[in-house]
Amino acid sequence: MFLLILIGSAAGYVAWSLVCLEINYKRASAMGIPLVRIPIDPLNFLWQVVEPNLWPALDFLRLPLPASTLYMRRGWFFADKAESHVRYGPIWATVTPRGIHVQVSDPEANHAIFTRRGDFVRPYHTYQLLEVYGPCISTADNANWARHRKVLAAPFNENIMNFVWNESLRQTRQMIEYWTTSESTRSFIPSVAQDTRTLSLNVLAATGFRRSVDFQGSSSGAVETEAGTFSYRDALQIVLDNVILLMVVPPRYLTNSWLPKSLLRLGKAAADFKMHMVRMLDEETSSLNRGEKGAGGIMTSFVRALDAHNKDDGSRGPKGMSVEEIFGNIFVINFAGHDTTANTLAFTMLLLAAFPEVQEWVAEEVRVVTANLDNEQWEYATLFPELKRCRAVLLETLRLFPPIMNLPKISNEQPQTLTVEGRTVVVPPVTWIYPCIIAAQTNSQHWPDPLAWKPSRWIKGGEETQPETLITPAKATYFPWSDGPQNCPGVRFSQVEFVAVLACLLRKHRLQAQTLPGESGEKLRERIMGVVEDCDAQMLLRMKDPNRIRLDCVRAKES
Ligand code: HEM
Repeated sequence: MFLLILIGSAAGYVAWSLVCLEINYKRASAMGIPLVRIPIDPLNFLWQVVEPNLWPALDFLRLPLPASTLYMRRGWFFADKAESHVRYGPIWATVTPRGIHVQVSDPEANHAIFTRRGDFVRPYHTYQLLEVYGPCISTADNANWARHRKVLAAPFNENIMNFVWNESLRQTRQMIEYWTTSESTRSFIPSVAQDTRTLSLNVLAATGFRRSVDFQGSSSGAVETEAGTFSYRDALQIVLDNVILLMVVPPRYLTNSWLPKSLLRLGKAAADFKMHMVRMLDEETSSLNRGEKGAGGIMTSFVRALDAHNKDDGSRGPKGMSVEEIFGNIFVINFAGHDTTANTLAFTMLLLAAFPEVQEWVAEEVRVVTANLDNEQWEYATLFPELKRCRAVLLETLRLFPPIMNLPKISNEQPQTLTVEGRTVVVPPVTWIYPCIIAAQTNSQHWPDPLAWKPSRWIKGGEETQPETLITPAKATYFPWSDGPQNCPGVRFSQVEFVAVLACLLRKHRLQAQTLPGESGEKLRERIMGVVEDCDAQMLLRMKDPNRIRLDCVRAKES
């Protein structure tokens, strides 16, 4: 009987799904764009849980699945690049029983989507899981978003960039020291990707929240202090390493003594991180109350916002930021700023090892720009603008490996028009629409030889009379930091950090990949690229196992 009910329910669900699929297909047909039916919506929660383990099994069985099942895989954009957009055109849609997902790579349409943020709304309600410590910019509705953004954007100024630069140099020098002298890196660097994560976290902690620590290589782990608490940095590292779990299980449920040790450790780190935030807020508030300048940086901006919030009589909507919102935003800045930059650095380290000639090309610039300068003379204001090849490496890595590959939006309650190649498309109300970063950035119309990693494509000039300059891509053909008013506030931060790391590393050192017995240079490059291309996208795009390539950091011959 039970089995019958189960089979009946499943059959009913399938039938209902098919009806919904056809209703949505009819609705989508009105747009007059190519449509692809897929039977399960990628946003279906159960599917999201099952899917990562299902595909390896199906792939192993080599079942002849329809080509459209590609769009049911998480992170399909990476494997697809611009292929589907070449096949179907610059705007097309997948239709599922749950809804319509419009995919866009047309520059004009994408530009319109980014600028009309009231018409194409960020799906903030789907980001609620990010509220691990409180409401934040990513979960704010359209009415509250500008209030969050004003407070958050203010401290990302040139003073802070100077600090980012200096701290990134300090961390990189320590990382090189670890890579070249530590006992644990004698045969090879155990985990370059882990080390770039550490570096990026240390820069973020020091810059934003004035919690400066020395670099520690991947061979040493987080430790509790004598008082039994994790440091700010270690607590944050553990929290970010387990962020998916924390989004599903709130930290307060991770304190029961019957839980396994690993979960209790996570619960402790999550609680300690909150304690550090409370302490930072108290310290900063007291110092501002004493009439002092405060530590500067993001916390100072937050305390001023808290002051505005407390003085607000609520008559004209909320002002400033509440304590919960401050904690929520501290978390989200760390979340958004950490792995994005760290993953980009990790991709770059392997790509540089695959292309030693690019290392020499960048090193040539670094040598010229920093000639006769001691470490203390590496100044942000003079060096950063000159290190164009370093920036070109960042831009090219983000072109092919953007941490966020598409940017979901939802049309509001009204039908919205978009112009695509001179034709008007009417997007139905409340429809998912995705400006597709990776498709736009790998489209051969705008990017010749689009799949090749060639940092030099970003540089023009360089002849005797004309200094080298960076090219500006055509509008909305390149947007790894998003575009329009809701773009990434950390653009400059990540650029400054990246350029400092790369210049400091290549000034006197090179990365070398260890060859296998009998392996030629060409085969080694192919093997590295195999690892670089073997990615997943649980949260952000990242290599599945970068440690498969053994890297050494060696002194450059002419340094
Ligand atoms: C290579 C590095 C980075 C890339 C590629 C990147 C990319 C992005 C993208 C695409 C978005 C928009 C997401 C959306 O619309 O849903 C975003 C938002 C954001 N990023 Fe970044 N980011 C990077 C580094 C950083 C850094 C270093 C920070 C902070 C220190 C940061 C802080 C943020 C914040 C707070 C938001 C949310 C902004 C808002 O909602 O208005 N990002 N980032």
